[in-house]
Amino acid sequence: MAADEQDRVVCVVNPSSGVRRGRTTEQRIAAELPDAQCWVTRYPGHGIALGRQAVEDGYGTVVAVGGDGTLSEVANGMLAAGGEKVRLGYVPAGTCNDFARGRRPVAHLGGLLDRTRDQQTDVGTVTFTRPDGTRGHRYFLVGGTVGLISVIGQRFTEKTPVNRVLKRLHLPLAETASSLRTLARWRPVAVRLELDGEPSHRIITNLAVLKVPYFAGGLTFGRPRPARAGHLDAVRVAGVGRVGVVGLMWRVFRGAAAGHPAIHLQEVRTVRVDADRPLPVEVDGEIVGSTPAEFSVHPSCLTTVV
Ligand SMILES: Nc1ncnc2c1ncn2[C@@H]1O[C@H](COP(=O)(O)OP(=O)(O)OP(=O)(O)O)[C@@H](O)[C@H]1O
Repeated sequence: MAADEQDRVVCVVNPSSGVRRGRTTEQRIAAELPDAQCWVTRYPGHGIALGRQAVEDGYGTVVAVGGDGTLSEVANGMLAAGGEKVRLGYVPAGTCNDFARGRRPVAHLGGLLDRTRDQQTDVGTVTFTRPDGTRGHRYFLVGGTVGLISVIGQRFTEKTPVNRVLKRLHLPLAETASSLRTLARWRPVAVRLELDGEPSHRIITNLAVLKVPYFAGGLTFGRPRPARAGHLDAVRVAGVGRVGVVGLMWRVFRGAAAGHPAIHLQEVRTVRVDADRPLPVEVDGEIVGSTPAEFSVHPSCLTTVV
């Protein structure tokens, strides 16, 4: 790559990320990264196409501006185009921003060009079944879930009239309604689980496979640090009744989940999960498909800067 290509920067901005974000982030980019190109995503999934385009056009730094979903899409496009050597910057401007938690985002966006801030980052990879029955593949930077959290996520994304109205009225209200409707009918699920190839049959409430300690906007299962390099945290929440789930969610929301007897955390390299009735698979905040799903990790695959 020529020196001037290394210095070329493009920002991929999701205007729909976050809650009532206004245009402040775009204004910051114009003021603090005046030489950067600015591309705007126009539809869900567009970040993948733009991440790929940025690598093909020879940009040295691609800055994802939005939430974890936007970061994930841009990373997927870059990696699909063989852009492991291209730097991936991130400006957290979404709702949850779990990838950026625990890191100190730059005070001035020009800091994203400072190569001393670069970090080699593990990238998770997951395979799953697409709605058309074919197998799909995604890279992830935050994590994935199968079980209660992914079912709530699926209900939230359903394009029903009730959801449409609630989302227009108040986004957190729509999220709460999806959670309550799911919980009202929730039963623990039987899954076949393989952690590092070790098979077991489990009744679970939820399985999370995490690259960072946070999910759903700063919630944790009580683990203060990310999994070691080359590893993933597999967090299995055992099957508990509806009252148990509410109690557990309350502990998680209070940041007091550590040590709860239903939470089992194991650092692993691979996870496979399957169920008799396919369960939705959520990855970096998006429902991508359904089980069976296999998770693994590519160590130090991407250079990120936050
Ligand atoms: N122009 C657009 N209109 C509607 N949706 C879009 C557009 N561009 C991108 N998207 C989709 O918006 C989704 C959500 O974006 P993102 O995850 O960045 O924001 P968020 O949900 O607010 O943040 P977080 O994931 O941190 O909670 C992404 O899945 C992406 O596909």
